[in-house]
Amino acid sequence: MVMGRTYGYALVQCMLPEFSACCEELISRWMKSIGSNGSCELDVWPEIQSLTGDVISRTAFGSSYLEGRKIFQLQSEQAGRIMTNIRMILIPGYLSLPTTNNRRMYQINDEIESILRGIIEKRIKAMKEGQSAKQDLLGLLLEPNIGETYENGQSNIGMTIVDLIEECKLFYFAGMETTAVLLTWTMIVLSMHPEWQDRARQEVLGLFGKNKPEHEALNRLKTVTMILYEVLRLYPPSIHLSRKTYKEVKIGDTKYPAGVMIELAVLFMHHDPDIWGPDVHEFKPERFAEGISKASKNPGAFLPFGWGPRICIGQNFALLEAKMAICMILQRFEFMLAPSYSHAPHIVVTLHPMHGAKIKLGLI
Ligand code: HEM
Repeated sequence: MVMGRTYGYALVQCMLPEFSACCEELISRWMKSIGSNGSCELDVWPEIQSLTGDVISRTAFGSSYLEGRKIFQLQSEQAGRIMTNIRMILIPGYLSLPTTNNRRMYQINDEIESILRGIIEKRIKAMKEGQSAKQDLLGLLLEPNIGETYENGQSNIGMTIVDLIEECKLFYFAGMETTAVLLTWTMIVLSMHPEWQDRARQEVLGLFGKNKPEHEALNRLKTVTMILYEVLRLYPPSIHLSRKTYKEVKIGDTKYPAGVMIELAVLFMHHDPDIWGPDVHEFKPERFAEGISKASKNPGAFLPFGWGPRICIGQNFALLEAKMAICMILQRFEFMLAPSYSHAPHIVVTLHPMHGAKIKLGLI
């Protein structure tokens, strides 16, 4: 990845104004939904998906929310269709069959690529006409290449338009769903545990009052950070990690030849009583009071962002975005589960709430 292994703090800090602008839009939408009785009921799952999609659009591609919105709608549909096909895709050649689902999947892919191509080409043109590179993902990807020719879709230093499209697709997919999942489960869990909601709100109001959260103070949030870690433990957005052996390896007593796909079941590890203790299924943010390494018997057992050379490059970005959003929500609203809420985590590539997240919001 061009910019190094993770989005560094300095870069993420530059993106803070974008995070808070997107959160303000969400808050003002919710404020408008509040009725004369001072409360309203809404499904926060699609709302939060829009928020995180908006954040990715603005910070990663500098495009407007509307330009990017179509991409994440299409990617959500694609995720559902991948799940429909999940067993069949193991049959060699299955994806080439002209089934209705396969045809729609190819169509979605083409649509996403064409939107991204439009955004990229518009930016290349603007940069060639002398506009300075923006400090967003696309600007960072394009900057080293822009002096080179893109006329055949290829720059001298090797990044083609197709490479750029693939990077952008990955960022939309990796950055939007996962963070939406984290924020949605956080709202659900804090609705189930009002005592933790109160503790988090006290911390937030103590640090920021009703003012916009600042970067330095966001890094000092202790209770909110413990809550986010505990939500990531109980409801990891990516429930497993995949690796392929490139040479023979021995894990435990078993030898695996080269070319074997290995799945690490993160969800099971996060719910293993031998690692976390007999209260493993309970929501107890205090287990993270002294940091991740002291939270369990095995410091390597907490893997929401993966591990090793392929670890999530967006983890700083995601945690800061989640902190900003949850702080701004806590500053304005108290919330509880709506009577129609039904708890059913299920997998659509990431760990979704199957029936959404119906929540009753009240002004504080
Ligand atoms: C709560 C939010 C997030 C979670 C739980 C999450 C989780 C993960 C996981 C488990 C991986 C695979 C790591 C491995 O195989 O070891 C990954 C990879 C990745 N993530 Fe995230 N992610 C989140 C947010 C983001 C955001 C906001 C971005 C971008 C801004 C992002 C960009 C990426 C990219 C590009 C990769 C691929 C890295 C590679 O293969 O080298 N992620 N993420």
